[in-house]
Amino acid sequence: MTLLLPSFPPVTVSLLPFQSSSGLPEYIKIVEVGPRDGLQNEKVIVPTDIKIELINRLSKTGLPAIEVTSFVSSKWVPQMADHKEVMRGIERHPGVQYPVLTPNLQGFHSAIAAGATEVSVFGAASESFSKMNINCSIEESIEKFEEIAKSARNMDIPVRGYVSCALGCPYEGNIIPAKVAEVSKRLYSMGCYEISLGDTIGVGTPGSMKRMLEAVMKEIPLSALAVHCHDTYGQALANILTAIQMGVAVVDSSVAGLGGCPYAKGATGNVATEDVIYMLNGLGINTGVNLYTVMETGNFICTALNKKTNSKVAQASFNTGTIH
Ligand SMILES: CC(C)(COP(=O)([O-])OP(=O)([O-])OC[C@H]1O[C@@H](n2cnc3c(N)ncnc32)[C@H](O)[C@@H]1OP(=O)([O-])[O-])[C@@H](O)C(=O)NCCC(=O)NCCSC(=O)C[C@@](C)(O)CC(=O)[O-]
Repeated sequence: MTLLLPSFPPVTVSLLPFQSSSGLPEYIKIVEVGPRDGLQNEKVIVPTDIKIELINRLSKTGLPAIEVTSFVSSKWVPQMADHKEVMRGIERHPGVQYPVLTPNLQGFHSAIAAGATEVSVFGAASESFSKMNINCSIEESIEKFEEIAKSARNMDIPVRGYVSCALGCPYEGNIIPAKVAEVSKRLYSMGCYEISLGDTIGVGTPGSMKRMLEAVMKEIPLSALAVHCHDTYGQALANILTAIQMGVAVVDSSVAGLGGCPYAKGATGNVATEDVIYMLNGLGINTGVNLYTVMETGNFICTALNKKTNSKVAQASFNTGTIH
């Protein structure tokens, strides 16, 4: 973007995150969502001490942000009913952010009382999904988020904003990029420091990701955007690569590719953190995260859940006994 400042020569203000000569960001921040987005969808209630151990292990991998839990109704998402105990039980590492999801003021106040120092509001670009997920329209959700943003501002609590269904909705199908841009702008305008664009059901392709980002980037600085890709159609890494080629420098992912959304039937887990790090390592992009310790953590949670990892990198490494 070029800003013309009066009585000075034209000054180009770069709103791009710091880029290398390849045109890709030099550093990508990974936001680990496994303990929340991953575990919220498990059929069997995961014991609280396993959740705490998972987060404590993730904290030692170099990840800069770990989404801990959700302060939502336990009638809606029983898997997150132990939010207070998890929030209070984890060891916090300096320099690591520990955001939690809060849909309304009630959730916000419980989160703060349990020691949360960062929250995320979660809206959608689809009316039907908003109704199914948080039982209100997009407009009503924005009013609730504004109340959270106001209280958070008074308490110096950073707020992140999600826009679900950015590339498609389980109830409405296609979602137009202009709607994603509109909801993103409203969240950004109320003070969300970052907008995470969710391909909730993993139907996006590099083509739809590009069109959606082009629309959103007209409204919001690139440095305030993140992508959150589920891998239902096997497109997540390609979609993330498209986003980082466009300058996005924050990527959400889930250890072992755990997860899905309880209100998006059939959606599989997020892209695996291991697979994102492997790709970024190969591109020479710094994440500060140790792939090996993330794989060990993935192994820990998969053993505890008695399931196979969804990370292709972890599968290949365990099968061949090597990491490339
Ligand atoms: C939002 C509500 C609470 C509205 O639910 P509601 O029923 O409309 O709420 P209400 O205000 O009418 O209150 C009804 C009851 O809920 C309680 N309640 C009210 N608020 C809270 C709260 N914050 N925490 C705990 N309890 C709460 C409230 O106290 C009351 O309890 P009762 O008197 O019946 O015993 C409900 O719809 C809900 O909890 N939904 C869960 C949504 C959710 O967690 N979805 C999954 C996460 S979103 C996602 O995965 C997508 C994302 C973020 O990953 C990005 C992507 O992939 O796209």
